[in-house]
Amino acid sequence: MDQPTTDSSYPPLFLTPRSHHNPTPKSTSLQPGPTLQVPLLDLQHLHPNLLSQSCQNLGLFRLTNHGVPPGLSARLFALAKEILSRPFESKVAKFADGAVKYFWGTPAVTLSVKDLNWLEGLHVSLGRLAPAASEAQFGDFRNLAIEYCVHMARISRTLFNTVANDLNLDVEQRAASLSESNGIFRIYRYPICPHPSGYLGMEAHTDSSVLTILNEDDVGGLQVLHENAWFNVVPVPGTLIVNLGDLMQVISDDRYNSVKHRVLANGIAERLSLGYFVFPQEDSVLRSSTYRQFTLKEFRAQVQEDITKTGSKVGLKQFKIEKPELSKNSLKHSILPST
Ligand SMILES: O=C(O)CCC(=O)C(=O)O
Ligand SMILES: [Fe+2]
Repeated sequence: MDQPTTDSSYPPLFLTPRSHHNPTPKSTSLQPGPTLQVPLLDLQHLHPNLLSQSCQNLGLFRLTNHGVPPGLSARLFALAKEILSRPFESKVAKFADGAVKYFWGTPAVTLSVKDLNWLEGLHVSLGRLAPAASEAQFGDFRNLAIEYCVHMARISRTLFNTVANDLNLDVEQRAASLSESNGIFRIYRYPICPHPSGYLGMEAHTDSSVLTILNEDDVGGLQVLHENAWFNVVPVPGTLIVNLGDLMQVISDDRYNSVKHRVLANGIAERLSLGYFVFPQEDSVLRSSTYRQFTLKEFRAQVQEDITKTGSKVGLKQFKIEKPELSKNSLKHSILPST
């Protein structure tokens, strides 16, 4: 007989014995996949061509020499572990509202997605965290999150300026496309899952951001969809993973790729990760020749509406300009009459 997990910090639904879970098997592709060769970029000697190629091919790369002090990451991971190990009810009560929100079972924070995601975390709206949030409520976490996110903003800006050259963005587009003060920071815990083949830690998705910077512990589980197959991204201590989001795909007129990724559930070990997501300002208009003009506010509203209606994010398809297909007749007309 299966033993229930007894960790009182876990959301109650994650504690039920294995035999009480009856999930639909996700797919055979949940078998551990092959390892992805992730391009490695050195932030201090950033190679614009390599960056451009990584953005076009995979939409994801690994960053070394990024300047985030190892001690800062270590302190943040330790604090994230400590906070998320508190009793479930106290997390619900303490982070119910405001700049820092507790969520579990869904990466969408405010809305239920179709399937239960085997994760929990804190969602931090950076613009609201500093300086209004009270010291007493967030204490060290607030200070560490701010210190860490200053580094994330610096890294995003450096990467963005380099790709902006590659994309020939004008001054107006550069200003409209990135607003560090509108960033989001999240800490994730992927609890031990009694039925890992039936669940995902985080379902397959593309990020809505311009850029996302991930910092993970050594457990692993992140996978990336490449050429229709899922590949493992193996953790490398001291490095960061950067992936492009939907809005970068728009800004680049589809030259760059907002990469689909997911996190596997794990039956043996918990996993912790830190995610930083950078966006434009809510009302900045994004212009592109392949998508109709829209603002981040409109994009978010569409994503929420799609999740409410279908349980999943539809994403950029909703904004794509349909190119009229050439009809058979128009094709005929384009063929020169034979002489
Ligand atoms: O935890 C991770 O490694 C991935 C998280 C992720 O994909 C996201 O937050 O969008
Ligand atoms: Fe993601």
